Amino acid sequence: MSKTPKIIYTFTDEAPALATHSLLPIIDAYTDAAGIEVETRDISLAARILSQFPDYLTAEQRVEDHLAELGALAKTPEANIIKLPNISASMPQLRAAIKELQGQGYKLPEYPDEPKNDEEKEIKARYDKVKGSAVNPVLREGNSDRRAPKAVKEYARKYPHHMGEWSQASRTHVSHMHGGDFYHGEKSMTLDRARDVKMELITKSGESLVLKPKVSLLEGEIIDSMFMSKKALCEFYEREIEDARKTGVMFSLHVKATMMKVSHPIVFGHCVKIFYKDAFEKHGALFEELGVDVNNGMVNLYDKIATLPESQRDEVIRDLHACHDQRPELAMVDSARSITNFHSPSDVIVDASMPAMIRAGGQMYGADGRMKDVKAVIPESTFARIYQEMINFCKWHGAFDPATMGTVPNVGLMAQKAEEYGSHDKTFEVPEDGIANITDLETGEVLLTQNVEKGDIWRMCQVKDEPIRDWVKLAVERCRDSGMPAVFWLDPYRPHENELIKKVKTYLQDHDTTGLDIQIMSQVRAMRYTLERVIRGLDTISVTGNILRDYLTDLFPIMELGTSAKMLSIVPLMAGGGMFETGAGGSAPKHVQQLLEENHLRWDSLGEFLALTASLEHLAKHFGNDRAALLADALDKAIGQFLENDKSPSRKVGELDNRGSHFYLALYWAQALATQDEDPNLKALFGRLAETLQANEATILEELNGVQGQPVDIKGYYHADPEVARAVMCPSKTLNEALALVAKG
Ligand SMILES: NC(=O)C1=CN([C@@H]2O[C@H](COP(=O)(O)OP(=O)(O)OC[C@H]3O[C@@H](n4cnc5c(N)ncnc54)[C@H](OP(=O)(O)O)[C@@H]3O)[C@@H](O)[C@H]2O)C=CC1
Ligand SMILES: O=C(O)CCC(=O)C(=O)O
Ligand SMILES: [Mg+2]
Repeated sequence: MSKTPKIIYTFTDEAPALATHSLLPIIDAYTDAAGIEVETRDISLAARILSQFPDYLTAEQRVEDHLAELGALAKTPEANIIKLPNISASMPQLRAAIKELQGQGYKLPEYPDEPKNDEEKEIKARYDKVKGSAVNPVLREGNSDRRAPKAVKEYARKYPHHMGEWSQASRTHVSHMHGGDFYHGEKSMTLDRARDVKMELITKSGESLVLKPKVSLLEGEIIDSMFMSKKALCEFYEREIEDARKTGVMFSLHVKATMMKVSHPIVFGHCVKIFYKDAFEKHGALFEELGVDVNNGMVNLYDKIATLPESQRDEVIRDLHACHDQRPELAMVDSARSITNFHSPSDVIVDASMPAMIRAGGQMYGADGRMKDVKAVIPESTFARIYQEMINFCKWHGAFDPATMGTVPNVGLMAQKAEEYGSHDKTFEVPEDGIANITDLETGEVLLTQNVEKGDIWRMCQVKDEPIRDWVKLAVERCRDSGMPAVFWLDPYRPHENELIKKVKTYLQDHDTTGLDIQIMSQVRAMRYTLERVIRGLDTISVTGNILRDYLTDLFPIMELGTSAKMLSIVPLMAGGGMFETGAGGSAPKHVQQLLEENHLRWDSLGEFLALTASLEHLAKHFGNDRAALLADALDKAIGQFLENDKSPSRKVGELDNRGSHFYLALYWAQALATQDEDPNLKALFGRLAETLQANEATILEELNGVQGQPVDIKGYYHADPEVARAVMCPSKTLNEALALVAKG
């Protein structure tokens, strides 16, 4: 038997980081007793920033680059990583984190918006490495398998969450571009051989501006060249804003500025500038001088004008407010605090925000705090249409019923920075009109060409052949193991997807698909087909590219389970290791707000429980570790009981929260270990613990719930004091002492 590798548990941000302070002592106690090593690595935004600037910090302040370490580990068969959601930082988040760290005595440099010299360029490059979706693409060295385990689905059926009502008269709809978006002009090809290429813009005067000097491509790789026309985008926004005003429906913009960290902030910024067109025309020179950049949200504008003399600032604010008279009502992120949809590009992230709106019966909050119908603007047509299809369906059939609806797991292509994940360093705002070419460096052959105009967003995406083969294999495996039909959501009219379809058809032949139902359908048909089955209680695997992997794994779980946090989310790493993500959602900033205000954390750690089970099973299966198998089996039983007894956290202060839910998991896990007979030592040890926990249930709950109702200060948001946060998250002396006894054996 080879030595069992360690489980690496990631420390991340916001709500999952808080939950970790409470859950990890439990995990440590149980795994230590079984001789399984669990170590943490800090990949929080704060740690990632600090790791980039050792030369600015004292020796005590320096931190290792844990993300780089895990990125390398993910490429080895020993990898066993439990990955919690982390902040994919927008600019406002990055700035806030830098400011907080500086306030704590870390002498980090300012973020240079417009670097003036080489030193500033270098600082900006280091910060930009940390920005946006900078963790997931590095760790996801495999494709994605996300599903609701049977017990979780049964729980959702037994305790269905609330769904808003849908009316056929709802005016809610999705608006997307019908031309000039990435879909429209996309060109794609599969490489006949390995090549080095460059991305260059040939200007009207014939000059070649090299935007990306070298991209090395492998044989069989698919590359795409696509652009979003600035003119078409701005006309689209103007038309839709006006349509919303005329028809009296609320306006809401949904993009993914975190994952598409270069293109979508620009897409976001154009919308803000058009909405506030009059104010931008009047104060354009001033905004330029101040360095206002609304790609980073209105919060950037408000920050910048804060430095102006009061009278001038008031005039700008008056003019901004005056724009609202000519414009439709804006959807709110937080109406009590007057935070609109335009405040920050990371406040409304399409994967989570669209399902939340659909779950609420097609409504979002308006400025008066009331729910209203909405025009959801999602410029990119490929992906927008799936939401419109679901909305059509809900208008026709009414809201989904979580007690009866089928399930839609996903097999998603994402390995090795597939598709949009790898496009960040190949995305450019075109500096002048010209021809955008992807050119073979050696032969000078132009592989893909586009006519572009100044301000267009031009990008190249790529997906390697090996990840595609692996994705097809995973789809076939899931189809066979689950007995569900699988649908590849691929549109033959989209050039990139047409290339994928050819490969899918070829690689399907490598597998025995006898008796399996595997189809390929364009997105809208796939959605319709899947939904027709969903309402009949039938299950269908969606097999998708990277963006739909992201969108569908929030969309369906949020309808089925109320949240995507309850998903089993496995990344079978291509090198043989495993990464186990904790659900399919994010780091839930609103939960932190509640904890700080009333010391109640509504974060549900079910995703962590499931990931830990899968991680232990991986150790058992691949390294023959019997104690890991035993722990996994007991944990699986404990989760079943946890769901059966409905011990998920409540949303209401004073009731069971995240910490209390962890207590119940610990109790059930100990009980399950106490009832097995394979390992007498563990049986005895956990038998004693189970008795102690059971006997002290009321005291522990009182200690956990009794602290609620008061604000707490954890001395930081992005970089809280770990000792203080741990004390807040572990307030039960009785539970802490019981766990400490396990450590003593
Ligand atoms: N894998 C990753 O690393 C991911 C990271 N992110 C990051 O997460 C941050 C927040 O993104 P956002 O778009 O708000 O999406 P989230 O999924 O974090 O949050 C949206 C809402 O979903 C519900 N929710 C999410 N997780 C849980 C949970 N474990 N238990 C209970 N409810 C949950 C909450 O609803 P309610 O408030 O009603 O309780 C929450 O407010 C961003 O910084 C983003 O970059 C986002 C997605 C994935
Ligand atoms: O990487 C990111 O920015 C977010 C990823 C995400 O939302 C997901 O994996 O579901
Ligand atoms: Mg997502």
